[in-house]
Amino acid sequence: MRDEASLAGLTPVSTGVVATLQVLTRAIAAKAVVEVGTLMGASGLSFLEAMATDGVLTSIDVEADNQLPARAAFTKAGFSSSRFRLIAGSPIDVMPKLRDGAYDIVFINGDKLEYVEYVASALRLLRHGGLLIINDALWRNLVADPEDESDEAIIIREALEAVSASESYTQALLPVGDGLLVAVKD
Ligand SMILES: C[S@@+](CC[C@H](N)C(=O)[O-])C[C@H]1O[C@@H](n2cnc3c(N)ncnc32)[C@H](O)[C@@H]1O
Repeated sequence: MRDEASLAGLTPVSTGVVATLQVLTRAIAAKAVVEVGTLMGASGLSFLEAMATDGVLTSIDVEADNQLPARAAFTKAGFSSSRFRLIAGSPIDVMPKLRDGAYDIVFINGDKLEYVEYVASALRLLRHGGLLIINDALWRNLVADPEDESDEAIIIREALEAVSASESYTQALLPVGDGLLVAVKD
């Protein structure tokens, strides 16, 4: 049975996702990561641990309070504040203000109802060879169920279709957590 936080989508990424993020971060020697959805800092820590010592994480969350646990976790793990930038604000407003083509990874783990907008911004932010990573791409197996017409499933489908339809990406859907879409910007 899922608790309230889980039902609301307010849970940290799973251990399988943590491991996969670390593998991908190391594989491309990422130094600049944008994350949408800060919360406990589980995914954020994955990036900080796997990046080079001069790598910087930019993590955006609409709720400033939902960044407090992450800030505490990063500090406790020994990361200096120069290694992470926590931005409180709507990702839809903040992402367009970040620098074009300057990021190795954009990781999407925010409000499912905004995934389409996040995907649109990610294409601009990523450098060539950078990775778009979408968490919860199968969202409780509802995305693949044609009979499910929940808002979340419909919007995640649209976001995945936008990636598929784009000639800018080569992608793979990994059976990790609730589904992890990984797409490299060609
Ligand atoms: C799943 S949590 C992020 C987990 C984080 N990446 C981690 O590993 O600890 C999603 C974040 O997106 C933000 N958010 C904004 N709108 C949301 C919504 N409608 N549902 C779920 N999360 C939402 C929340 O503030 C929350 O911090």
